[in-house]
Parts: sequence; C-alpha cells; structure tokens
Amino acid sequence: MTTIIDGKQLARDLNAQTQARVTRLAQRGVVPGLAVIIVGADPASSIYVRNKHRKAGQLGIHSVVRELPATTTQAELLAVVAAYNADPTVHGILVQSPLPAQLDERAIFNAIAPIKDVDGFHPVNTGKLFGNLPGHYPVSCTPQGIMTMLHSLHQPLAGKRAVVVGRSNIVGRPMAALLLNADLSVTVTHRHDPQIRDLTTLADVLVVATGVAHLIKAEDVKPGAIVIDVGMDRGADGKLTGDVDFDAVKDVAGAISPVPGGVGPMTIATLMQQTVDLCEWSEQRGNN
Ligand SMILES: NC(=O)C1=CN([C@@H]2O[C@H](COP(=O)(O)OP(=O)(O)OC[C@H]3O[C@@H](n4cnc5c(N)ncnc54)[C@H](OP(=O)(O)O)[C@@H]3O)[C@@H](O)[C@H]2O)C=CC1
Ligand SMILES: Nc1nc(=O)c2c([nH]1)NC[C@@H]1CN(c3ccc(C(=O)N[C@@H](CCC(=O)O)C(=O)O)cc3)C=[N+]21
Repeated sequence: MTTIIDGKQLARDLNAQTQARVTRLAQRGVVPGLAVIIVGADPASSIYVRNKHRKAGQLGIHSVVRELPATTTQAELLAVVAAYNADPTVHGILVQSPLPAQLDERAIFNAIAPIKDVDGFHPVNTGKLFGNLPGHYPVSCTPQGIMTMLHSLHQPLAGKRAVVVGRSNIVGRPMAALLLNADLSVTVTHRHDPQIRDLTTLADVLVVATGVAHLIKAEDVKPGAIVIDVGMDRGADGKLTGDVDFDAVKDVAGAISPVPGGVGPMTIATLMQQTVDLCEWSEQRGNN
C-alpha cells in the first residue's frame, strides 16, 4: 500500500504545536511578530501572502503585510527592511520572491538581519546549513517542511540515496544540504542533465522542484521510493498540479506527497514554526 503523505494533516499537527508555544510566550507577555513584504501585484504571490497572514492570525502571531508598488526602488525597499530589522515587535522578516526585475533580490535578502531571516536565505544562515554547524538558525521553509514530512514516515533515513531535481536557492540547494546533514547520500540534478532518469530511478528519496508539470513519470521512479513533489504548476487543464504525474507514480512509490495538500501547507506551517523559533531565540538572548 502506498502511503499518501498528507501535508494538510501534518501542517495542522505542526500548527497546533506552534499555537501552544505562542500561548506559553503570551503568558510572559511576548507576541511573536512576522513581517511579510510583497512588491507588485503578482496574483499567485498575493494568494500565498494572504494565506500566510491568515494562518499567523489564527495562531496568535502578530503579522504585518507590507504591500509595496511594483515601481518600488532598491533604496526604498532597503529602507523598509532596515525599519523591520530595528523593530523589536518583529522577529521574522520575509520578502516574497520573485521581486520585480529592477530590484536586486540577493542584495535585499543580504540586508535582512540574519537573526530575523525567517526564510533562511541570508548567507550567514545558508553557510551554517551547508557547513552543518551547531546552533540555532533558520532554514528555507519549504525544504525544512519536507524534512518534517520525511520524519513523519518513521523510517530510518541515514544511508538512503536521495536525488533532488532542481537546484534553486529556495528549494533544491537547501534541500540537498538538509538531506546530507541527515546522513543520506545526495545527488542534485538540474536542466543541464539530459538523462535525469538515470539518477531518479536510483533514488530511495526523490524530491522534485522544477516547475515542470508532470516531469516525473512512473518509469522514472524506483519501486517503493519516497517521492516528494514541490511543484506548483498549471496542468494542461489549467488546474493546479505538481512536477510528478501523481496518478501514475502513486502505484510505484512507497510514499508520495500530493499537490495540492502536500508540501504547500507544510511550507506555511514551517514559516509559522520558525517565526516562533526566532522569537524564542531572541528571548533567550534577552532582546525583548
Ligand atoms: N510548495 C511550496 O511551498 C513551493 C513550491 N515551489 C514550486 O516548486 C517549483 C520549483 O520552484 P523553484 O525551485 O523556486 O524554481 P526555479 O525555477 O528557481 O528552479 C527550478 C530548477 O529546476 C531545474 N529544472 C527546470 N527544468 C528542468 C528539467 N526539465 N529537468 C531537470 N531540471 C529542471 C532548473 O535547472 P537550472 O538550474 O539548470 O535552470 C532549476 O534548478 C515551482 O513549481 C514552484 O512554484 C517553490 C517554492 C515553494
Ligand atoms: N520569500 C519567499 N518565501 C517563500 O516561501 C516563497 C516565496 N518567497 N515565493 C513563492 C514560494 C511559493 N510558496 C508557497 C507557499 C504555500 C503554498 C501553498 O499553500 N499551497 C497549497 C495551496 C495552493 C493553492 O491552492 O493555490 C497546496 O499546495 O496545497 C504554495 C507555495 C512559498 N514561496
């Protein structure tokens, strides 16, 4: 029997834990704060931002959404980030990606204080992740949420072979680092390999994050593999679908995450979890 990894249910469980932590903080008069900055009116981004804001409110996290016009300059955006860096009621700052073309996204991420970098995109935090360094630091929410999904299967991960398709800074690269840190053997592949199937069929754990609808078919998957689909794509029928041909692959895989209802809800739940992490770490440093 194939296990369908229910991201919605796992997100509910994680959100319940987060809410309990928020309640404990409230007893000490502390409220975790999240600032989400969105530049321009990309419809998909607006939906995600609204979902994040709603979920934060439900959990008792103080959420501010700063909507800036598409014409915002680099200096203006840097000034907004600097203001949140200095604001003691804000523990996590997220700048929604992608930004309009006139803005230098990397320079913006670099300007977020590493201790408030709830996406884990600052080089100080990615450096710690890739160095597998000890201590507390935020990690990109999507791959961190996927680790929670993998752990929920209660199978040993050490020694397994993982293949990550896609090498973006938001998903593929941090995913590879997390899997390596969890003692899997990790291969990362991408657009330049014309025969990714030679690799994907070896994977005990296959994570696909390409943005190519149904790139992965049944014959690309090792029987019994754990398959995690990160894609948020529009299928031929215009409906939301993933990078994996779910209906065919579910008969081959040992466990598989659906789209929607898989990685997406876990990304948001992990964002909430890490906002509270950042708040608690700030408390421990005595910054409140
Ligand atoms: N559910 C969630 O929470 C999230 C979902 N997403 C979704 O995940 C998908 C990937 O997102 P993201 O990582 O940001 O995307 P990017 O476009 O930044 O990266 C895509 C990666 O896939 C690789 N790729 C593209 N086409 C192929 C192909 N035919 N064969 C092999 N590799 C290929 C690219 O290779 P190369 O580097 O060589 O160009 C690149 O490394 C999207 O559908 C996105 O919407 C993203 C973030 C969060
Ligand atoms: N700085 C930054 N951080 C991000 O984490 C970030 C980002 N920029 N830019 C865009 C991507 C995308 N992303 C998603 C979050 C939730 C769902 C989600 O909730 N999906 C639901 C439903 C989606 C729907 O129905 O439209 C699901 O898959 O079930 C999807 C995608 C975060 N991203």
